[in-house]
Amino acid sequence: MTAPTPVAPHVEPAVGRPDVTPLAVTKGHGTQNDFVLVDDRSGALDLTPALVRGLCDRHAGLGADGVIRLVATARVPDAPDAARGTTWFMDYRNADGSLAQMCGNGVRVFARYAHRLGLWDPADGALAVGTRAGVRSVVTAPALDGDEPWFTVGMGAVTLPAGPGAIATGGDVQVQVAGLSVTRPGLSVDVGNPHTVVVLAQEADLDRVDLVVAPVVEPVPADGTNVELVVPLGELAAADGTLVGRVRMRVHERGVGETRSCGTGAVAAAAAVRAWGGPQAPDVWLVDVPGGTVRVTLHADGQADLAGPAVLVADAQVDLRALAT
Ligand SMILES: N[C@@H](CCC[C@H](N)C(=O)O)C(=O)O
Repeated sequence: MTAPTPVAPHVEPAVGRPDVTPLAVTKGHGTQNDFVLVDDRSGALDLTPALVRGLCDRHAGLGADGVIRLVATARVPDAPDAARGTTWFMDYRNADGSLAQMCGNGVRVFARYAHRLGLWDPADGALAVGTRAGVRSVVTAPALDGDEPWFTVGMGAVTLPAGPGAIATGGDVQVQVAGLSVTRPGLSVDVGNPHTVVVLAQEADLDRVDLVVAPVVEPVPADGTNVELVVPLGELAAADGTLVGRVRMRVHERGVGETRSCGTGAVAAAAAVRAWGGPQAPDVWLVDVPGGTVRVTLHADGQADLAGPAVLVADAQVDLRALAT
């Protein structure tokens, strides 16, 4: 008996149909914090919250934690004055369609995308990226391990609550996390976007928490917050003698839910753990997240660098009519 000839499913091609203009996108990620990238240099795309939600939908769309629109800064009417000197702007949206000021993993992926598009050559120097939190500069960096290139981002100023009180008591807010029996103190950290860092003593606690449920922060932050749960893992001296700290982190992102990494969150976590550790604490931190490891360097002037990989996975043409919007 011969096997039946397989019948190919009927797939209506969007590309080439005169009534549909497909949207060309690229999928990428930084330590598995994943994004849909759109090349909209001219600023022609109307990136509505519904379109963002449709693209990020993991069942009816491409699936992502957020959308990154690469657009000429001159074409962004609401770009902050601080970003006006840049050529390219990272218009970042969370998966729920909301705007976010910054995305640390996203900036690295943006830089790799700009390189792929021929808009940036690392040999010419740093790429200055306009964001809603100001300018972020990106250079290539040696990888911690593996074959993927790394990128280092100048993340700007990291701001902790003023005065020693909040740090001495563990935090300036209280955080209730599903899976933990008691409310914990959390430290508010601004990395251009808002974060609340909670330290846990044991990795078992970190494994136990349910971050599908948004942690409850009191008092409620006016603009919401990303919440990072961290467990310090210790310190060791690198080959060059630098003291390097290591923390494990999970994160619940504002406008998304639990993600496998958050670059600004890693910076916030490192800054909080160093503040809790006192003057002897390291300036360099490896932050282990479910999607990999990033490196944070905290400078004496309050600025921070974030280094990590950036991966472009696929190019696609999206039939906008098929999205659940
Ligand atoms: N994943 C990003 C942060 C994205 C924005 C965040 N959800 C917010 O609303 O502030 C990162 O890598 O920093």
